[in-house]
Amino acid sequence: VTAAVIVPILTLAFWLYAVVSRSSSATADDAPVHLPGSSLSHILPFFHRRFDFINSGFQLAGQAIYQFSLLGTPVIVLSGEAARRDFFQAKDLDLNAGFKFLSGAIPMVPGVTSNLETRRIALIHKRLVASQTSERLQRLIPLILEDSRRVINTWGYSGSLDPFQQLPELIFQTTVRCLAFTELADDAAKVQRLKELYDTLDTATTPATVLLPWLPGPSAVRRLIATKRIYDIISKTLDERVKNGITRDDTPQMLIDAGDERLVIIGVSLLVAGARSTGTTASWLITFLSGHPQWREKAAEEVRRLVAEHATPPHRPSEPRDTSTDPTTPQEPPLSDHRPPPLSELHTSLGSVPLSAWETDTPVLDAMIRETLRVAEPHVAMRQYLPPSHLDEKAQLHIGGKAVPPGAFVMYPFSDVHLSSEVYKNPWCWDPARPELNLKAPYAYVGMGAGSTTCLGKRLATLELKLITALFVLGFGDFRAVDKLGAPLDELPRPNWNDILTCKPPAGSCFVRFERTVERDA
Ligand code: HEM
Repeated sequence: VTAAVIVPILTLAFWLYAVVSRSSSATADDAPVHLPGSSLSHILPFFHRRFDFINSGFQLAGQAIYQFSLLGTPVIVLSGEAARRDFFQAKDLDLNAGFKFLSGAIPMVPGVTSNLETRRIALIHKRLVASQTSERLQRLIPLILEDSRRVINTWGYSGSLDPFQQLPELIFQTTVRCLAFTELADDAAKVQRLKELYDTLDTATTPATVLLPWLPGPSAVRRLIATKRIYDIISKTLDERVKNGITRDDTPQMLIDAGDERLVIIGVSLLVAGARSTGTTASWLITFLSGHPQWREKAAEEVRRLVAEHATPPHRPSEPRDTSTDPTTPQEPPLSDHRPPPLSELHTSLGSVPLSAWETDTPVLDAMIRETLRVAEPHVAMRQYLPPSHLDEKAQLHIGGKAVPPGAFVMYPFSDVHLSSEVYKNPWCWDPARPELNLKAPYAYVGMGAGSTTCLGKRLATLELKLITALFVLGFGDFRAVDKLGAPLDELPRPNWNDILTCKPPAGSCFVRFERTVERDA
């Protein structure tokens, strides 16, 4: 008992000492300015009000680049065009080391993921890319639509939904379908259980669990238990598949077939965790559409056209008929007059639109997704500068004219460019038609990453978002942003960039009232 009390106290004392006595080494001219105030209370907002912390840091420092200290390690925060360009082009900035130290939001199991080597991460990434070939994505389209139809059916014919809860649930289901075991995706109860466990990981991530991951506080214990349960569910599914000699057409099977069986458990858990941002984007995209009926109609028109031009009969709503021989044959009504088919038929007709059309012939959906990522993706890119050991010890990286010492962490908040009023006029306004979206300025848009680090799940995430949006705009005659009493909202809530994982507005501040265009499916 004594040790259980003394060890954490000593650790905390040591940590406080390290924080307070931040490196006071001689400051070179090109070193970033230190943020005044490095006590624990100054630094804590970095974890729970990151957007405010970063912005007030710029104000306090009075410079475009500053540094603060975490556990005695320098963390450099960047802003401005030059720093942005240098950051995205720099070599030897390690994303995984940065993410692991500063975020802690991925499941870590001692001895399993805690010391994930670069080599294993690279292999998981390679398999992720392989799981998104055109052929495979094409096969996933009907599966994503069928899962979505099943989930949407549980919402009923009309009512109100919480976009920040129900859309991530829907996306979680389709993500498990696309990246995890088919057996799991087919079991709604297990999908729900997994979702709860991943949510526990998110809520149990605290400053202590990030900075002192080995300290057995209550949050750390909750994280460990949740992580263990995630691994148990996945490893049991793997064991049963291998034991029964079953083969499925899914991502884990690709790892098994390639002889990477040991990677399956880690890979699947990391990929599912990594897909959280798709849920956040879906929540905001549908929320924005629910407050911008003109864009909802533009999206609906585009999807109707897509179906008319690319879907296979008999679900082609405006298939041209040969009326030349019979002048009495009524003319097809214009596309916009077509009543969409029931959800069951709608998902079949959307499912017969080929992948190439979804990927290359949807400019309106593309602009809406891009604009949603610009305004509602609270990402802060994090890296650690790890130069190869053969480099001169004194070798330093310069970003935006400031020196970055080896071992330092570097952060680039996406808000610096995406919410800059110099780059985007009226930056908080969601406007997919804004001309700045075609900006040629370096890295003016980084929503799916930039430079050497771009999103490896981009094709899949974008496809999922388009399919779900298509189901919404054709499957619901109307959907509107309302308050908790069902009254229309005068103004949509603003994405909360301090909520670094989901960007959610205050709970209960926004719902989406919907009414299906068509009868409920069986
Ligand atoms: C709308 C959804 C998504 C968004 C907005 C998004 C955004 C991003 C961004 C901005 C980066 C670069 C991070 C940085 O530079 O710090 C990134 C990297 C990455 N994303 Fe996504 N992502 C999404 C969905 C997914 C999905 C579904 C997966 C698949 C599981 C995925 C896997 C990855 C991986 C593995 C990387 C790291 C790439 C590397 O290390 O080079 N993402 N993503």
